[in-house]
Amino acid sequence: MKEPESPGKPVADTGELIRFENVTKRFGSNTVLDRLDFSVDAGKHVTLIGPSGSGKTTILRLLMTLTKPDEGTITVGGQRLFPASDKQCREVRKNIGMVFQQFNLFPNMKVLRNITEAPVTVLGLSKDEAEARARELLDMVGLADKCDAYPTQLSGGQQQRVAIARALAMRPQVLLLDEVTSALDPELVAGVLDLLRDIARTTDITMLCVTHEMNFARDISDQVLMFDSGQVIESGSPEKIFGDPSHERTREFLGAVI
Ligand SMILES: Nc1ncnc2c1ncn2[C@@H]1O[C@H](COP(=O)(O)OP(=O)(O)OP(=O)(O)O)[C@@H](O)[C@H]1O
Repeated sequence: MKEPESPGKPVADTGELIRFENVTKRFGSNTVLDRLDFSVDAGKHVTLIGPSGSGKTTILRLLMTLTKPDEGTITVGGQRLFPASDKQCREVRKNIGMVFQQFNLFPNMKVLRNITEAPVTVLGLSKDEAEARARELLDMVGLADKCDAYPTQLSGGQQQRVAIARALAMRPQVLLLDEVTSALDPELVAGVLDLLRDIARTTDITMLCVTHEMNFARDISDQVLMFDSGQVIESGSPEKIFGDPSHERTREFLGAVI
């Protein structure tokens, strides 16, 4: 794989980039996040773990403004995402890219257009600039020859590589990864995880990752956050969380998944 030309925006320092303060999110009577507080420093790779339904995906969806909290404050780079005007939300959102479990590519667009669409429409890049950027990223993810393919002509692993290239094409400061290998055939998982390991190693992008791939989490994470009952119940280095967890719930969870 070619080394990417730093898709993440340069980060001035390694201070705090993302902050959730007292965030509560309910779906009807189900309180999914309960006065949640946590922060992520710029350039760090943070993995969210916890039982099914503990709200991990909801946290990523809040950052993508796909859903709104009921209470609390979310800031990214010192700018409020909530509460904030729609205009401010859109500005903050430009710095955040997400890769979904189900790829979510535009089926009616060729691969190249899938990647150039947002840089042209959202960032205002010229078609030529966006295409040059897209080709560089396709080269990086090993799909330089697939510019003219439609997503349905690609394997799941290839589609997920395109989705990763599409997220990076916006040169976001933050990359959100939501169980990105869960929908892949087992033989395709390792290739996608290796690509993400390379991105984590060679760029300064901040990563927030929900995964059930604990070896991957151990490899890439600077910090692991364990969620339960709508809160972070334990956080620490992967060595600490996977090797010597303090909380009984963390031990139970890891005992069940590893
Ligand atoms: N749009 C929605 N409407 C109603 N309930 C929802 C909605 N989205 C999520 N939930 C509920 O919120 C809770 C948290 O869901 P979320 O997907 O964030 O959990 P998770 O920790 O990512 O789980 P998993 O590991 O299984 O993916 C679950 O109980 C889920 O059913």
